[in-house]
Amino acid sequence: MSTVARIVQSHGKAFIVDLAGRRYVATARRKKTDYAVGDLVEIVVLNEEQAVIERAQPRTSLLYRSDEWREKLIAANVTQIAIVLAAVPSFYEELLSRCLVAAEDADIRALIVLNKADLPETAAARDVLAPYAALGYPMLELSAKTDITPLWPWLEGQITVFVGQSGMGKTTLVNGLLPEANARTNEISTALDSGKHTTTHATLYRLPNGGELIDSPGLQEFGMRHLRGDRLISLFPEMRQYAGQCRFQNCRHDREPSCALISAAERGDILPQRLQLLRKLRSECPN
Ligand SMILES: Nc1nc2c(ncn2[C@@H]2O[C@H](COP(=O)(O)OP(=O)(O)OP(=O)(O)O)[C@@H](O)[C@H]2O)c(=O)[nH]1
Ligand SMILES: [Zn+2]
Repeated sequence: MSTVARIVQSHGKAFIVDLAGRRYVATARRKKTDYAVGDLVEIVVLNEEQAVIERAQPRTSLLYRSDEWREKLIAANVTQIAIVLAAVPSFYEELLSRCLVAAEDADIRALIVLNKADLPETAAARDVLAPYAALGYPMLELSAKTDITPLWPWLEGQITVFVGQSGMGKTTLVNGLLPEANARTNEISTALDSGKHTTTHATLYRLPNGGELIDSPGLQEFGMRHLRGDRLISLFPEMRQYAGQCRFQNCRHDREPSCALISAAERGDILPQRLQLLRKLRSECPN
């Protein structure tokens, strides 16, 4: 008989599932079935420690990356993505934009967290980010090292996945949000990771003030080949209004005459680097 559990940790092929507070190491019944942290899955419990995943229940959202070779699920059923940035080391603006596009595609909220606000370099980062805040994406400055409390109201009642490049301070932030708890999860994960050099898992935690947090592995690239080319423009809030306004219906917004997006960029109504990303995504998408 199967019963519904929640995936709270992913190690690629093995998962930790939570069933009413009990944790099991679970693997998929069939090969090639992909599950993500946050998934509700039907499982069959084998013994005190192990279970088998039969299938996932329908998801309210799914974040994933894809390149030419494979798809990689990031998190399922989240309501929000928190993109952790810092002025030092410098962040990739394009990666931020890709996360925002992914949020639009998954129909979830996006929150930009500018960490290390104590550093003087933060002023310049704030300027780079201002246009994104102007697009309507909430932006929060804080210093994970000193005070994470500004984040609490944003996390309440949300299932938030934290993403960030290495070095942005995501670990410091997540540790600040989580008190001692979660030791058990970590014990199991240490056992599952033994023999590997790096831990590449994502983990879901319950927050003391309500809400849940998924810590994901550091993000360096965010391929989105799964996006449909004709849908791309709808994933850029500032460009939506120009949909269908180019002279050519199949405009690539590249060098075509009377392109509504090129005109908008020339007027300064859209950021050139956002238009550049739209083109790039379009050229990456096979469909
Ligand atoms: N000045 C300052 N430094 C911070 C802050 N938060 C984190 N750091 C530092 O930034 C560095 C990276 O922090 P981590 O929390 O390890 O960063 P991460 O994003 O998890 O990076 P990886 O562990 O490489 O994935 C560490 O040296 C932290 O001490 C902050 O608010 N202010
Ligand atoms: Zn165009």
